[in-house]
Formats: sequence, structure tokens, C-alpha cells
Amino acid sequence: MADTPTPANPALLALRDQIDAVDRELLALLNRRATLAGEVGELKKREGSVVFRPEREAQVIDGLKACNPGPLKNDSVAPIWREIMSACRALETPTRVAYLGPAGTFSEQAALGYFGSSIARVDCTSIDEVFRSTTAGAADFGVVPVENSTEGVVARSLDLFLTTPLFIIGETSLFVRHNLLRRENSLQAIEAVCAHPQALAQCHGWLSNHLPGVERRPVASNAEGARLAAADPRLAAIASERAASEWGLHITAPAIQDDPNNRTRFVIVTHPDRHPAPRASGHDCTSLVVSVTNRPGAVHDMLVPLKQHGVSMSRFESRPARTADQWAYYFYIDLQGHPDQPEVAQALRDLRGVCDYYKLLGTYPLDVH
Ligand SMILES: O=C(O)C(=O)C[C@]1(C(=O)O)C=C[C@@H](O)C=C1
Repeated sequence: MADTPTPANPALLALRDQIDAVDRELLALLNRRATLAGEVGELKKREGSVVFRPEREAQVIDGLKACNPGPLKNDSVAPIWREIMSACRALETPTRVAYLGPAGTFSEQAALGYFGSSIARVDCTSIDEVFRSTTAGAADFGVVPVENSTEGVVARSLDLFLTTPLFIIGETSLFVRHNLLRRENSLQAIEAVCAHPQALAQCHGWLSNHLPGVERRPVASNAEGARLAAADPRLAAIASERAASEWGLHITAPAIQDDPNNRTRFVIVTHPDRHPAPRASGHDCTSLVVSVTNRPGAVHDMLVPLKQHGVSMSRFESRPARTADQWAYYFYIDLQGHPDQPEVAQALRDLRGVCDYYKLLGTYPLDVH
């Protein structure tokens, strides 16, 4: 039966007219904002200073959330203004961002969520390559995963902080929903499930229950798994909704991660010669990696300066140092605060005094969302 067009409701038409008028006002205001950002860009060029200021962007979003009268939800403020600032920033200079690609990975999603979509994307085939291209200057910033709420640390990222000069200028967290993707919308006759090892591990329970005995094939990224599944009907992939639409695959089983609150934390890295450390935003985190001689009480002594100066620790992670002393460890520590705060500066100085190895990994505004 042919659709009979419903007569336009006059009340609806009147409301839409008002929305159109507001949109035009918004556009004029956004263009005024963009012009001002362009002027800031000129000023920065004359001063020779960098365009991207994570602490300023965090303050803009925090400030707007604090005075948001609604009904727009505060959760909507951050994504909208990230996009606005991304577009304004692009008028000042292009932002080249490296991440573990190809299109459709959670790393790409994290990069777009943090920097907005007005960026030049630098797809990399491994976490090592993200570090390499950011170090070499092929990208201005890199986005790398550091920990997952189910699987724990992303060891490769932590190890690369030790051997590269890059430092952290920002963080962002992503809710990670895994789906089983396939050309056929069926769980029958699957020969192998292809995904990044972390994704395979995060879906271990579901795979054991629903696809027992099916090979789990680790590949470089979930999007690479989706690419393989798009090319071969015998394969399935574990990846995002975005990867499904990117590769034309069915979401044969949605949300198959074992932990319904599965989150991954990413950090934003850059080269210290090309970018200064962000200034204090008021809600900051400082990350460092240290090691101490293996003797009784050594770790305790390391934590005493933090207690003495009243500095909170939000993360403490250990990794084997892989040196001749097989029980030597590196400790990755996140502190709350910025070295511009005297108590944080003093705690860092004292901590450095009791450590054999000390490297500041970065100081940056906490994730705003
Ligand atoms: O305030 C600045 O420094 C700007 O360049 C403007 C602006 C913005 O759009 O608000 C854009 C880029 C920076 O990362 C921070 C903020």
C-alpha cells in the first residue's frame, strides 16, 4: 500500500521555523567564535607558541558545564564543544593525530572523541608505529591505550614510555562495546574469530559459551579482523559498530564483552621538543615511572613523600624491568595534581631522591566528559 502523506502539522512547522532561526543565530555565533580563534592563532604564530592547549580546552568545557542551565544535559556539553574547538583549532593549524588503525578501531574512536573530527588522521599498524611516527614528527600527537578495566595494563604502551622521548599531555576513556561481526548473519560454520588479543581476552567467556572449539585468531587490530571477515565468509571478527558499517558486516551478536562496563583508558602523547607540558587546569594528573633498589621497605620509602605532602595517588602499577636482576620492577604512578602546586613539586622532589630511576611521563588535565 502506498504511503499517504500526512498533512503537515502547523504546530510542528512553526516549531521548525523557530529551530531554523536559532540555527542561523548559532551559525553566526560559531563563525564569530571561529574568527576569534583565528586571531588567537595569528597571535600564537607571532609568539611562536603551540596551538593545541589541552588545559584551556578542559577549562572551557568545565566552565560551560558549571553554568549550563539545561535542558541540554551536561553529558552533551563536552562532545559538542570538543567538535566546536576542533573546527576552530583547524583554522589555526592542522592537527595530525596517530593511532592504531585502520578506520573503525577503538583507538580511532578515542582520537576523534578527544580531538574532534577536524583532524588529519595518521593510521598506524601497531602501537610501536604510533610512538615511532609521533617521535619522528609524521604526527603531532599519538593516542595509545594504557589500561582496560577487564584486562589491566596495555604492557606495550607502558614499555614504550621507557624507551621513547614522548610524554603525556592528555587522557581519555572510552566505553568499549565488542560485537561479533560477520558477512552472514549467523553463528554457524565459523572457522576462526579474528580480533586484537585484548578483545579476544575481553570476550573470553562469551566465546567459550557460544563458539566453543572455534579458533581465536589474534590480529593487529579489531578493524583488521573486520577487514579479514569482510573478505572471507568463514571468518568472524570482534569489533565496534563503526567497524561493522565501515566493512559492511552484520552485527551477528551485539555486546559480547564479558564485563558490561568494559572501559579502556587512552593517553595522548607528543614530543617534548615540539610541545610544552600543559599548564595547570585545576583538575590534573601527573604520571611518572620510577624504580628503587630491591631491599626491604624500598616501596614503602618511595610512597612516604606522597603521604608527607598530602598528594593522592590514583594509580600504581608494576612491570618487570627485564634486567639482570630478575626481581627488579618499574613502578608506574599517577598522582593527582600538577607540579605547579608546591605540595606536588615537593613530593616529586623527595620521591626522586629515593629512586634509582625516575622519569616524569607527563602532567595533563583529567578527562572531562
Ligand atoms: O584559547 C586558545 O588558545 C585557542 O587557540 C582557542 C581554542 C578554542 O577554540 O577555544 C582552540 C584551540 C586550543 O586548543 C584552545 C582553545
